[in-house]
Amino acid sequence: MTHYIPGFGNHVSTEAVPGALPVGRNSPQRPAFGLYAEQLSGTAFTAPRHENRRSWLYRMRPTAEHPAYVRYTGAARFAPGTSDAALAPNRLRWDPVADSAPGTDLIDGMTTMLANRHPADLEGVAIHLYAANRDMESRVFMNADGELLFVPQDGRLELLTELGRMAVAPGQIALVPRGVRFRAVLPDGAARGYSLENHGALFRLPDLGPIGANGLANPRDFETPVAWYEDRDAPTEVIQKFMGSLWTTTLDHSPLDVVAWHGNLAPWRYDLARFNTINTVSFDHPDPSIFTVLTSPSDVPGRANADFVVFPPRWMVAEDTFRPPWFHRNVMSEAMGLITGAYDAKAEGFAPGGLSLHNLMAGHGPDLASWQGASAAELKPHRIAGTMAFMLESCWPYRPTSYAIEHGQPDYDAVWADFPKARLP
Ligand SMILES: O=C(O)Cc1cc(O)ccc1O
Ligand SMILES: [Fe+2]
Repeated sequence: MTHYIPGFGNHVSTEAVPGALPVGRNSPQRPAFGLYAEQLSGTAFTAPRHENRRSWLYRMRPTAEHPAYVRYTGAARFAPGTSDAALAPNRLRWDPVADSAPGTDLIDGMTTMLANRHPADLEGVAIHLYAANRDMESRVFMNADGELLFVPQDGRLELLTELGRMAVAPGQIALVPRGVRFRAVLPDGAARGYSLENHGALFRLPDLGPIGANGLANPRDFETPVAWYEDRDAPTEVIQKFMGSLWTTTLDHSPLDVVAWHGNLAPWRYDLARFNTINTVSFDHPDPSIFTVLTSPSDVPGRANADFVVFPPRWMVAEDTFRPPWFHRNVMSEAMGLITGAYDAKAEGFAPGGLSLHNLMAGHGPDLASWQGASAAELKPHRIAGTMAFMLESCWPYRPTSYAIEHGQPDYDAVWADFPKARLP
């Protein structure tokens, strides 16, 4: 049983071996037991205090001790880059990716679908789908290109990170900060889901404005694992994603050897069932920003580099209202996934594990069947149950990878065909 520390962005102190964590200083002349002190930054040294995120790690060997990285040639569909060709304004949708070949771990089982900035810009996001059926045993992964938000859709993940172990089931999400090495084991033998990569400002909880001091995702429901380490002197491959390419090197030991750490840059998990959903009790369908779990701001106030938004089970009670999402054209770009159930704007074709893309100014909204149903429905209080969709909304238009372009559903536009014309008096 792993233990977790509740709270978002807290300053945590944790040690797996009593006495491993220095008291009163970060870098003593001789850390306990011959451990090595290492600072891991998530923000610039000079970031304002309320933004500043870093942790101090006390490890059995320094990270600096490693051979040169060479290009990794596995994981052909992971981080291939997107083309510079003209980006079509078309709406796109994808079925879940096919099962991976037996023996595929989380890293080799990644398929990058969408990306919208180069990692070197330190802005933008990428969306990967994973389908894995093998534990990472003697290798670990590290993403220098951004933090990774895991959204399991089928099968649990156990993420063994440098800073502790997290069990993550579908319905929960988990974040691994930029640079933190980890390996994933699959308690159910196989796992599928989404991995959302954020190159930009670190995900944080949104401001609540007039909602007040409580609501949406509450900080106490985020859980950070306590320190944990493995003392393993055996060859361990480190695969690193750096500036959009994959690289590999091999150590003679596991780098998951952090015995103690303190700081406020740390992995966490969160159960989406804890999301305090707020919605209208009068009329109209509010903007989906009421469902924001996490936001990564851009340099423009109010315009997110990325918002992670969920569409949870909820009561729909609005009077004289078309209750599902309205027709709209958005200056932001919308990528959506589905964890379970059905999404109220799409009657068919948007399956759990699937993905859709509506880039900026693409007209979209309810498909014909959802529009017909909601236009005719009796407006009793109605509970939307057993569903969890999510959106990664970004100010940067998404580019599909060539795999994504080749594997889209053939005629997504048809879901908006044949709407009856309005009849004027
Ligand atoms: O397009 C979508 O399905 C996502 C979405 C949902 C909603 O409730 C309002 C706007 C919006 O973009
Ligand atoms: Fe939308």
